[in-house]
Amino acid sequence: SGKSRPMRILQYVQNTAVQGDANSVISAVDSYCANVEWAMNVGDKKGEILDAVVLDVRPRWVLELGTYCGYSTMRIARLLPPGARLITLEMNHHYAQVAKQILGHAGLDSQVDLLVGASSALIPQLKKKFDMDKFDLVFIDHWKTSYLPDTKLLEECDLLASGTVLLADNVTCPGAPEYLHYVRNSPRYKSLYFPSQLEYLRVEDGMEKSVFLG
Ligand SMILES: Cn1ncc2cc([C@H](O)c3cccc(CNC(=O)c4cc(-c5ccc(F)cc5)cc(O)c4O)c3)ccc21
Ligand SMILES: [Mg+2]
Repeated sequence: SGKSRPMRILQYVQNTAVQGDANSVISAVDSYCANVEWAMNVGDKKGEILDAVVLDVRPRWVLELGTYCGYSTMRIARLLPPGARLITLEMNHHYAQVAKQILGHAGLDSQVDLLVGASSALIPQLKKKFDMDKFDLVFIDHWKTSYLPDTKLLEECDLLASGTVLLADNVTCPGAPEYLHYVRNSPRYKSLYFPSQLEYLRVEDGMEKSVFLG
């Protein structure tokens, strides 16, 4: 039942996870996608790397590119200090609708602003819309061919400060070769690769952490 994979994930969460308990919602998504049907969540292995980066940065302003069902949105939001905000951009209306409901079940919707639209159209509006200046952390997990153009757009919109951390999913599988070449060769970034595995599978993947140097 459930017309789409995101809908089936939402139904499983609503039927098994404890309302208001973000960790039980995260575990429910992971057990569904590990045992019933695969889905492109960052997953529990790479999720632990994401958690460690969020705890290290202690960000006030976070941007996420690609919400999907809100799995990484929850992992980030549950670790934010009070008063911090997570802005997540999703261009697929159905994904956004499901993510909103999953975030609601986890009790995390107050820390999160989910915007529906293409990153390239929304990024230039963020400073004014949220009366903010720079992001402390950017989690990149949308179309792999958009990673590099959107990173350049963030630079052009003056949304990166010296010390801002970019964390990119899937730099090995499916891969983001142009992005990797840029952040590893540009003098404006200090980049480091975190080897891991593709969500729910024994396939190599990894995340790239790149600090903007200003
Ligand atoms: C412009 N813009 N602005 C906002 C925005 C939001 C979206 C959507 O959220 C969206 C839709 C479809 C695909 C993605 C990218 N994700 C992936 O493609 C991916 C694949 C795999 C994988 C790995 C192995 C396989 F065999 C198959 C798929 C593993 C992963 O973790 C992924 O993240 C993101 C798209 C463009 C957007
Ligand atoms: Mg991904």
